[in-house]
Amino acid sequence: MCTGLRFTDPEGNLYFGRNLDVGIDYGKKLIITPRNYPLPYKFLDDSKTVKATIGMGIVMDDYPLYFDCCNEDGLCIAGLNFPHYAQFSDGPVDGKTNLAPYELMMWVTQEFSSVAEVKQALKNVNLVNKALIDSLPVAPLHWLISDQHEAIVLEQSRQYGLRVFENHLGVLTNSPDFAWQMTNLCNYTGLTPHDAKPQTWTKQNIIPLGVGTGSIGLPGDSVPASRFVKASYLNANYPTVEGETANVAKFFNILKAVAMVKGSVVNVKGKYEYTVYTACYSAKTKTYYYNLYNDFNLHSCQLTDEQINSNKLIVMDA
Ligand SMILES: C[C@H](CCC(=O)NCCS(=O)(=O)O)[C@H]1CC[C@H]2[C@@H]3[C@H](O)C[C@@H]4C[C@H](O)CC[C@]4(C)[C@H]3C[C@H](O)[C@]12C
Repeated sequence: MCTGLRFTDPEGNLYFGRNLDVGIDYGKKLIITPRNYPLPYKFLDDSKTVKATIGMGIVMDDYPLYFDCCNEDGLCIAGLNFPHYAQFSDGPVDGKTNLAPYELMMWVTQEFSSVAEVKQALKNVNLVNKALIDSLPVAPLHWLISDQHEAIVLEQSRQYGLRVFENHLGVLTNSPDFAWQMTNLCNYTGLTPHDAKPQTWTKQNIIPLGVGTGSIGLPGDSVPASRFVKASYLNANYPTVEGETANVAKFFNILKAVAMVKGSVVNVKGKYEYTVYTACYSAKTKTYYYNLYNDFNLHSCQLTDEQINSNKLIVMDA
């Protein structure tokens, strides 16, 4: 399971990140791709990076395979599992901008500075079923893409092809598709942070006892639909707060509420699903914050001018 999240503070600064929930640790690293790094593409001409990018991922064949990342202009993208739905074409399609799914993150962060630009370019994109190396599986993902102004979801499925959704909630989880999650959300319009009202049923007075009666029915289980509703409800109702410390705390507090605790879910491989890390990028200070399942210290890495202008990948143990 995974949950992606974004919101802005009262000044419009973006906070973006995710829970990465899996049964194994992929050996994640904190990776900074500087400007001027030579990037091999499968379907586009090789090029040098132009925007420094920071995020979590692994490096393979000198290629940064990000799980989530943000560029120096504050454009961010996270990949979340989209099993049973994600489908990519067998080969490139003539006349399209063909990309392998693993290339999407670098294409977005290198070519663009805003979601508006990405939306325009996505009109001609086709995702091709190709991994970086043939021995790697192609991850069946969909993506949350955001800047300080807006967020979108990108999905490519057998039934609908490539679709882009406006995402006003700032939340993404897993399957089924985003349109389904939005319809399902309509079942929860009764939820309110305020206490339920007293009622009289067949002459019997019933009064709400204690706090939280307005949100009875807020899901607490781990399926993607439940995490989608819960994270959306919390993101919508969490008060706006001032300053980086309080906004980063807000981010981690919301994601903590949909995090996976070992033992609650055993996946098909017999492994405990757990929140391997939680990350939040602050676009204002260009800082990537994260904590780990067994380490609640708040780690952070701020993009420096030196890193931005280096020409080597900077790979740090997370
Ligand atoms: C498993 C991760 C997503 C976690 C998630 O959404 N879990 C939900 C489970 S469920 O739906 O609810 O069942 C995804 C996110 C990013 C993925 C990785 C990135 O795409 C980078 C490479 C891409 C390669 O093709 C495969 C390995 C890989 C290193 C991917 C492994 C794995 O699929 C990752 C780590």
